[in-house]
Amino acid sequence: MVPVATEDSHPHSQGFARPRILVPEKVSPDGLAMLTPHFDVDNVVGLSPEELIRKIPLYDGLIVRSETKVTAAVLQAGRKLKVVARAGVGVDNIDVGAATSQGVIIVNSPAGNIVAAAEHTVALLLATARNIGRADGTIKEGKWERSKLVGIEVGRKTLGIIGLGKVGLKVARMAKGLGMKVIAVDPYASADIASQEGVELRPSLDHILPEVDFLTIHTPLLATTLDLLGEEEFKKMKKTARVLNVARGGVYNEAALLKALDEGWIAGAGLDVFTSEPPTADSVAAQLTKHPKVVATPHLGASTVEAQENVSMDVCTQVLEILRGGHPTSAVNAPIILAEEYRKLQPSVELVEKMAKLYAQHYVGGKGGMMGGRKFELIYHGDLATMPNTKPLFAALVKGLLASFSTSHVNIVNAALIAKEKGIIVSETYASDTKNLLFANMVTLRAHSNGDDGEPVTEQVIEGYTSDQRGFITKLDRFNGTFEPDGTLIILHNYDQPGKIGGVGMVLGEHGININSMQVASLDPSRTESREARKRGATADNEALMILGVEGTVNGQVVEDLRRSEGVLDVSLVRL
Ligand SMILES: NC(=O)c1ccc[n+]([C@@H]2O[C@H](COP(=O)([O-])OP(=O)(O)OC[C@H]3O[C@@H](n4cnc5c(N)ncnc54)[C@H](O)[C@@H]3O)[C@@H](O)[C@H]2O)c1
Ligand SMILES: O=C(O)[C@H](O)COP(=O)(O)O
Repeated sequence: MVPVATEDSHPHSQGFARPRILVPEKVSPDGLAMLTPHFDVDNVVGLSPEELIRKIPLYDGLIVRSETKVTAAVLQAGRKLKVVARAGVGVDNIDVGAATSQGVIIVNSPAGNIVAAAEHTVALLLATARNIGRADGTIKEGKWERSKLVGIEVGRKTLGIIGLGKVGLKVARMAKGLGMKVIAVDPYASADIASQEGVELRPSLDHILPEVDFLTIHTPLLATTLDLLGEEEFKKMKKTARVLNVARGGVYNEAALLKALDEGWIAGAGLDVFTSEPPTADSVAAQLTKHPKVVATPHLGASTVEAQENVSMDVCTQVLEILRGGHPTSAVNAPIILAEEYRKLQPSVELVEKMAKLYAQHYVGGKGGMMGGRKFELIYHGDLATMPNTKPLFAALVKGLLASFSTSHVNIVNAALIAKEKGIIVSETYASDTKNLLFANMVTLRAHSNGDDGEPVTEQVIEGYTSDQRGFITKLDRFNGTFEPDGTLIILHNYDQPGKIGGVGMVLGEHGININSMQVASLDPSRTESREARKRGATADNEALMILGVEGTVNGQVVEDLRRSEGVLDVSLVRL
């Protein structure tokens, strides 16, 4: 146990120069032992948020797990902080934005506890299959209730995995070892890797929910995964199905999960994570932990000797590096662009990131498509084609494509590695068409997928440019029209006919949504009208895109109501 220091007694109060590191949670001593020869390490567990804010001004480094909330207030109080290290994967307990604006580097251990989390998932899978929780509880109460505890076998049963990333893939392998059939949903997963693991990738939740005997989720907690499963989804499952959560509380809507268990829509749940940890007394999370159909553990997914040694060694190595002026290996918020290139490249970096986010939400998320296996081409025109270093643009593309699906923190150091991990193939082309360019800094993003004959097919094109530090989109697939990729956009593929705008405005008005910008993009004359438009008798000259910048809450019902509007072919919601 590292001795606890207090402000007045610590040798530092006499002005020693040794940097100080605060460790307010249980972190394996193996890693800390690397630091104590060089720094003063104070392992002080159980600090309240107020005590942490009082102590942090003395420290150069902070090492946490998931319990410590590293808020903007903590960071502002930590005037000397150079690094906050997360001894684990998830950084949702850290205000990364505040740290970045304060120049504090955040590092984590992206892979140190993956095996532990996967094994804990399988432990909960078997525990829910064989009623281990209730069996242990009743026998400890002196009961012997075998007939009430008959379980099911997992062999030949179907496991559904939402999120086939590092943990999800490990769980798939273990489940295959148990003789299970494994199906998965992950817009990002590489189809090749999935098939190598004997996992069947499906396009959406609806394609797995009615079929699974067990469902496990291994996604980060993001705006796109919060409440990913609610009452509607649970009602689509078998009444004998069990659900597991060793990812983050909140990906299953907890109130809906409680109702599903009470109503018998599903048979059980194995839960390791909750929206409040520890669950507050009156919370739904607390009711779930007490539910007879639930096997619950207190966020133990990474709590093994081996995993804690891994993550501790991983982050302490990085803390040592950073406090010695070196570079970390897993920086969560390292810059995507180096200071000296900032002014010249930043507008284009922002534009490319937004083009990528627009692509991911308009062409993948919005249509339940698959991202894995697509090939992307970034074409630089004008001044960009003469830039000595376009790495920040490549990194911005990868970051934008991933933003809606993962907490992987992309920067110029790790962009190529993360792209490879996610099966994102990117080629960069430097166009020489400087002569007839309308704008100095133009970028074209092309997405290709393999046609039936195996030849690459250009599926989608997005084009944009920057001017006066602002970015503009000028082409979205087959349509030409200029708009700024900012805020919340509703993109309607429609027939450009009288009354169209009024009809859309009425639907949005009924939902209390304000339109603050509108752009109509017309079909590029060089392109043919879409198949669905031809089927409905449209001609090229009346097929259009309406791009609306809106304010207000745009939920699934709004999108559905717009989709049902006369003359609307499709609708996508994009948040940039
Ligand atoms: N309980 C624990 O102690 C514990 C331990 C380790 C990790 N975790 C948590 O597990 C989660 C997964 O960790 P990881 O390292 O495997 O992350 P990862 O980034 O490697 O994988 C996440 C996967 O989810 C996919 N995904 C994102 N949004 C999706 C959606 N809407 N539908 C389907 N798939 C989607 C991504 O494409 C990605 O493949 C993280 O939240 C992490 O914090 C918990
Ligand atoms: O995101 C993670 O790494 C896990 O949730 C582990 O969290 P812990 O370090 O608090 O066990």
